[in-house]
Amino acid sequence: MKKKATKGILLVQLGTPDSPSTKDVRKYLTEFLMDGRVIDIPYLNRTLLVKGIIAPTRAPKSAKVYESIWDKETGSPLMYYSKLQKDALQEALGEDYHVELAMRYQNPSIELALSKMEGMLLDSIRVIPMFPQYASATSGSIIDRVMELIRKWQYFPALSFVNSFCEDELLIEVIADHAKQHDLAEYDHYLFSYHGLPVRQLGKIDPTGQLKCPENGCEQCKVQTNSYCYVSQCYATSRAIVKKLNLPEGSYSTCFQSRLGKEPWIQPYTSVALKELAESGKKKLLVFSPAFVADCIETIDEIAVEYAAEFKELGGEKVQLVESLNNDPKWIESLRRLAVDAKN
Ligand SMILES: C=CC1=C(C)c2cc3[nH]c(cc4nc(cc5[nH]c(cc1n2)c(C)c5CCC(=O)O)C(CCC(=O)O)=C4C)c(C)c3C=C
Ligand SMILES: [Fe+2]
Ligand SMILES: [Fe+2]
Repeated sequence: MKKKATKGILLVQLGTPDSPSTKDVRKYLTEFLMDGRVIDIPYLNRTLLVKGIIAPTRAPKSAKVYESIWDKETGSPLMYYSKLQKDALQEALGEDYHVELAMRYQNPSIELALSKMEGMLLDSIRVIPMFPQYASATSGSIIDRVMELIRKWQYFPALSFVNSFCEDELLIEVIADHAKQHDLAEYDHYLFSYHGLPVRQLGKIDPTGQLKCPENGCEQCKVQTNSYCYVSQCYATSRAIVKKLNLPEGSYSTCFQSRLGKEPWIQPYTSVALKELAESGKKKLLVFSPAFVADCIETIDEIAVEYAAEFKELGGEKVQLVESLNNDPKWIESLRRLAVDAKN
C-alpha cells in the first residue's frame, strides 16, 4: 500500500490566461488587476480603472503577445515550466510529501489546490510563493489568499510560508550557470532587469514610516534593517550574482521593467537604462531577469523581443536574455531545500 503523505507543499505562481484568446486574457487581467494588493487604490476607482479602461484596452493587445509565445502543445510557458517544477519537486521530496501547484489568478486556483489538501489531513502545509523577492503585490497577495481560505477550515495543520529567497545560494548559482552558457566577454554591459512596482507600494511596507523607501535609496535597506523592501531584495540578488560571476565594477546595473499606467514606478526604468546605455556606446547587452523563476511573457516577449528591438533602434546591436531557472535540477534542489527547511 502507498505510504500516506504527511506534509504538504503548495507552490504558487502568479497565473496566466487559460488560452491566448482575448476573452481569456481579459478574464485573467481583470482578476489579476482587481486584486487590491496589485492596484492598491480604493475599490470603486479600481473597478472603473480595471474594468472600464485597462482590461478592455489591454486584453486584445496582450492576447496577440500571448498568442506569439503560446506553444501549440504545451500552452503558456509559465504554466509549462511551473508544472515541470512541481513534478520534479514531488520526485525529489518523495512519498512523505504531497506537492500541489496553484496559480494566484485563474487556474488551477489556490482554492482548488487547498481543497484537495484539506481532505488529506496533512500534518503541515508549507506555502512557497514562486517569487525570489517579496512584494505585497505577489508573495503578499498569495499569503493573504491562503490565509483567507484556510481560516475556514475546522482543523489547522502546522502552516508556514516562504517569504523571500533573493540570495539563496543555489538560486544564484543557477542564474550564474545560465549566464555562463553565453560568452560573458562578448558583452559590454550586464543588465539586471526586475519587474517593477508603483513607488507607493514600497513605502507602505513599513508601518513605522521610518525606512522612507525609496527616498533614502533602497540598495542597503535589507542589509541595514532586514526589511521587506522589494527594491532592496532586488539589489541583494544583483550583488550576489555579480559576486558569483566576478563582474567588474561599472559593467553592470539594476533596473525595473513593465511599468503600467501613469503614476511613478520604481526607477531606473529598463527602457531609460537601455537608452542611456545605447547613448554611452554600449552595443551588446546580457540581460538577467531574476524576479522570475520561469520564462514567461515578461522575459520571452518584453525583454527578448520588445527591449531588444528598442535597443537596436537606439543603435545597439544585441540583447541576449539569460534563460530563467525553469526546470534546472539545481533550482529544483534549491526548491527542495526551501520546502524542507523552515529557515526562509
Ligand atoms: C499594477 C500592475 C502590476 C504589478 C504591481 C505587478 C507586479 C508584479 N508582477 C510580477 C510578475 C509577473 N507579472 C506578469 C505579467 C503582468 N504583470 C502585470 C501588472 C503588474 N504586475 C500585467 C498587466 C501583466 C500581464 C502582461 C500583459 O502583457 O498583459 C507575469 C507573467 C505572466 C505570464 O502569463 O507569463 C509575471 C510572472 C512581479 C514579480 C511583480 C512585483 C514584484
Ligand atoms: Fe506583473
Ligand atoms: Fe527600501
